[in-house]
Amino acid sequence: MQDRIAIVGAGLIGRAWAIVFARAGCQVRLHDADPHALADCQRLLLENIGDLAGHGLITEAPAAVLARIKPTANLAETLEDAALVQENVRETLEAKRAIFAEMDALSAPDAILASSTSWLMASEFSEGLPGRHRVMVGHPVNPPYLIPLVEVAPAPWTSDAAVQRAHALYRQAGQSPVLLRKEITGFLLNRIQGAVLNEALNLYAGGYASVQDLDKVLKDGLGLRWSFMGPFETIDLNAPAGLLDYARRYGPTYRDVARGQQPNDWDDALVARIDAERREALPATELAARARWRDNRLMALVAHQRTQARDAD
Ligand SMILES: NC(=O)C1=CN([C@@H]2O[C@H](COP(=O)(O)OP(=O)(O)OC[C@H]3O[C@@H](n4cnc5c(N)ncnc54)[C@H](O)[C@@H]3O)[C@@H](O)[C@H]2O)C=CC1
Ligand SMILES: O=C(O)[C@@H](O)C(=O)[C@H](O)[C@@H](O)CO
Repeated sequence: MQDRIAIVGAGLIGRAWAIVFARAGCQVRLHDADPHALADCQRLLLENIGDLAGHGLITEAPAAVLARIKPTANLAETLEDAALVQENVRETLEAKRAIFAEMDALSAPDAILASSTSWLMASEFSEGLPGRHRVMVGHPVNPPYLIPLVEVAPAPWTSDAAVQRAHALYRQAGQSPVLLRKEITGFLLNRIQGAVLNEALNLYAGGYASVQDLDKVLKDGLGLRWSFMGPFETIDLNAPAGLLDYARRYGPTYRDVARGQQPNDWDDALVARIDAERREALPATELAARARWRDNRLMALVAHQRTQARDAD
């Protein structure tokens, strides 16, 4: 890829996006309003890029990939000639509205403006913009240099051409874009993730299982199948005659169980009890090291899946 990419917000996700596009060959400008965030990013980027190279997930020398990422404190310089601007500032509607107004005014008219927002809809932060036809959500999953899904969620006024252009850029960078046909808060992944978390909170609150055992249900159960199949393909293979057969066998029970499932308030006392069990398992001082352990486990999984895919070809 020869496109120039602008990354606005050099935090956890912005830095990860910079790796995605630099790995694909793009010249990347990485901007942050906080000088400390910019000062830290070279070290943090090299750590992640070095780990990826260690797993064979980057074929170039880490320094060559890092050289394509230019941190800059100047927003206008960041946006100059960018084909795609990927926004990653804090998750508030006010912050999104403010930064998109700046980006719309400063970027080239044909640049795609995409937000990494986890929950907000593009129509909430782009309505009044002159260039709103090129604004959308491009929601990644942490970390996007390992988990390729990108949820492309256009506003009603986003042009089809802009959506197709964004889809192509994400694909060329090695991502796996999906398209939201209609806007909805939280898009697809966080709503599904939220449904799972909601039931886990309710089961914990009801005293049915510990935090550790509820985590095992995904780690040693559902997550294994879901690491290479989705929920519909999974159930399609769980009954002799496929999904319809599965629905006939188990649909009524899922329906009855669903009737008993309630939203969870995520109240402070419940979350504090869950956090206490997590802190007993992992002191807060070890969170960063454990996140790096997570990334390395994901790298090994992704490397293995790529080897299997190559062997299958
Ligand atoms: N953390 C995660 O797992 C994921 C986060 N996201 C979304 O990505 C966005 C960023 O999240 P994180 O990277 O986790 O946050 P973060 O707090 O690590 O990084 C945000 C960065 O934006 C900078 N910033 C804030 N306002 C700015 C401005 N006006 N101009 C330039 N820089 C500014 C901050 O200095 C900070 O470095 C949020 O919308 C979040 O919902 C999406 C997927 C996953
Ligand atoms: O889990 C993820 O990586 C993404 O779905 C996110 O947007 C955030 O981390 C999310 O969980 C917080 O809302």
